[in-house]
Amino acid sequence: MIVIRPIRADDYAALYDIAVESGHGFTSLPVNDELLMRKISRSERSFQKTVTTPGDEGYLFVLEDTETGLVMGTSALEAAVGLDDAFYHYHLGKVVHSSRSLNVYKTVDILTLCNDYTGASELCTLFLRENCRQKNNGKLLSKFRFLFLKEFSERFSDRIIAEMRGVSDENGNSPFWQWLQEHFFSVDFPTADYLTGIGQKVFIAELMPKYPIYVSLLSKEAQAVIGQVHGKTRPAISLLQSEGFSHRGYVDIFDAGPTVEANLEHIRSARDSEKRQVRIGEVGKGQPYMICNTKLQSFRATWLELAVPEDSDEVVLPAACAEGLLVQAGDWVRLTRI
Ligand SMILES: CC(C)(COP(=O)(O)OP(=O)(O)OC[C@H]1O[C@@H](n2cnc3c(N)ncnc32)[C@H](O)[C@@H]1OP(=O)(O)O)[C@@H](O)C(=O)NCCC(=O)NCCSC(=O)CCC(=O)O
Repeated sequence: MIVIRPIRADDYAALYDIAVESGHGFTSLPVNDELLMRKISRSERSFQKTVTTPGDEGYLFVLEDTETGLVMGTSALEAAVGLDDAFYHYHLGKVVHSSRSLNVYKTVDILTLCNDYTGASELCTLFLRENCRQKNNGKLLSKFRFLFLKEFSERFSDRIIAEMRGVSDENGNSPFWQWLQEHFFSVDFPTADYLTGIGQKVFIAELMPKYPIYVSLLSKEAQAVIGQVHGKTRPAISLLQSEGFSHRGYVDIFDAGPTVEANLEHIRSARDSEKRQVRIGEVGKGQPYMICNTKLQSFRATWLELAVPEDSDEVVLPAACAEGLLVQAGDWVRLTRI
């Protein structure tokens, strides 16, 4: 059975392999032993913590094939970004240069450094190993987080964001960063990205251009990638767009990848999910659903085909599925169509 569960200390080797596989530009999983171990222990502490308002919690999950024990991928939620170090974006806006007397009217795009997403909750660290990218695995790994957000909403902000990986080549070079590097930094993109991933972000505040940048002054290559995602990240953004996420002009300060956002109440899988009580039995032909238990530390989620009658508060689960979800007859689960 395919199951989502909180990460544990003994997943370290798998997490390291995933950090290596995910490659350049995947900021949240740098190849660094100490940092990866810290990520696991921080997540374990977050699941144990009593929380009434979102703070410095980070919840890291893995997708596991329970028959083989293979960890197939990761995904995560940050409770609130930018509360103990600044969380930067560029916002793509417009200024108008106009002169009535000369009959000139020009709209110019500008990038302005900001901390507008401070306090938002963040979806991050979504990575499914290449040979596991089949059936509904990727969808489950991205979208079960909306069931978790809805079930434990007191632990998160109403505003949910995701920073999508921007354009870089196979050597990790980003055309946007190339321009910044030439004019403001002497650090290459993989190094800057790595330093951010391990939490050493002071250099951003020290060296980043503080005044708005006229987009037309950037190189053509840099202009072309503003708000564009990395080719490998198209499925990830497509999954979020299908849930109602949209791009409001905020881009990453390193690779100019788009940040997308949605309010929890408008996210399809959270909004349409419902709670039902478990009955164990045989399941007839049905539709694909994702389903989770309502436990925090023993959180489990999966997807399967279910027949879910409208006029009932119950859902019938096969015994093996109930076992995988750590639920028994009479327990509550949350589910929605996947
Ligand atoms: C994102 C996942 C997990 C998705 O898994 P799969 O590729 O198996 O998913 P899938 O079901 O085949 O595709 C998901 C949806 O994307 C569509 N799709 C596939 N390829 C596409 C393309 N080139 N352009 C546009 N849409 C595309 C599919 O039709 C499907 O939509 P329909 O259902 O409509 O048919 C994986 O691709 C992956 O690990 N990618 C590499 C890592 C990565 O870039 N991660 C994101 C970093 S950014 C991040 O982590 C923050 C964001 C976050 O955490 O969510």
